[in-house]
Amino acid sequence: MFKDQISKPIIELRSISKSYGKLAVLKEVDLKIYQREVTCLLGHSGSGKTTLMRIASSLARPDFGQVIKNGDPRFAYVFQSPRLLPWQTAEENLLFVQKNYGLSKEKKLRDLLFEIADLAGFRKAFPAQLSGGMQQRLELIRAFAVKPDLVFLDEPFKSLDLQTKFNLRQLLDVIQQQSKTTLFLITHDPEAALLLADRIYFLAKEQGITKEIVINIPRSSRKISSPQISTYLEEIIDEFTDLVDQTNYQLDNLKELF
Ligand SMILES: Nc1ncnc2c1ncn2[C@@H]1O[C@H](COP(=O)(O)OP(=O)(O)OP(=O)(O)O)[C@@H](O)[C@H]1O
Repeated sequence: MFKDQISKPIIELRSISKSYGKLAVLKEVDLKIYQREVTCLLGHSGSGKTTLMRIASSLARPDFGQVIKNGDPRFAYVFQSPRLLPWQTAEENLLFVQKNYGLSKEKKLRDLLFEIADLAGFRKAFPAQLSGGMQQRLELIRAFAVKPDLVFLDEPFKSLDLQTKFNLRQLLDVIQQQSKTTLFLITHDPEAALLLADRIYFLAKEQGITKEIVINIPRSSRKISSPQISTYLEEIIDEFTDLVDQTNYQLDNLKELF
């Protein structure tokens, strides 16, 4: 594909397998994260998405398989609940991570990030003085404050109300469009994946990647109601439905018990 030719993988996972004791979670998973792309990972609960992300980002090791990195990329993380330092102000939280990379003099970057996230008036506030949505926005800009090559986001929109989710998704979109930072996003939300992703992978427990969708529509002109996006949405729903079908026998057992 043309896109694949101009962009090269920043991370490539080859035949990754991982078990926890007797529980085989990942089985021969192949996946590529391309530079400057937004890659989304979808899959049912317990399919091993977080495990795969931890392996891709070197937080965990696979039992078998290879993780091939292009150079020495700088990683940043965004988790579903903010992991801010409660005893530091919003600005100190950014400074803290910047210091690790000798970036504490990057005030202009901090100014811009606070501005974009609509948090300019809260730089001196402590996390407990911010709402949940504001904390999540702070967590997001903290990841970008270190000028990362790749940001791993593990369900950053989970447990957020609709408006907050929408704002956060837009914020992520704006920062990524401007910085062209590579993103790897785990989400349960097909709508978020369709509006943000260049590439979507489906992970099924013990089956590896069962589907890969490349979305060749510019992000700025995507609308969830447009016919092209609806077609992709149908593909996603079909994939999820297949996964649910596999559990039907359990439902039959349940019926017998009632
Ligand atoms: N450290 C661990 N020790 C033992 N089992 C684990 C560990 N981490 C994950 N598991 C198990 O591995 C399986 C996959 O977990 P993982 O969190 O990777 O899935 P997931 O797709 O991210 O799930 P969800 O969407 O529900 O967050 C689960 O059955 C989980 O209980």
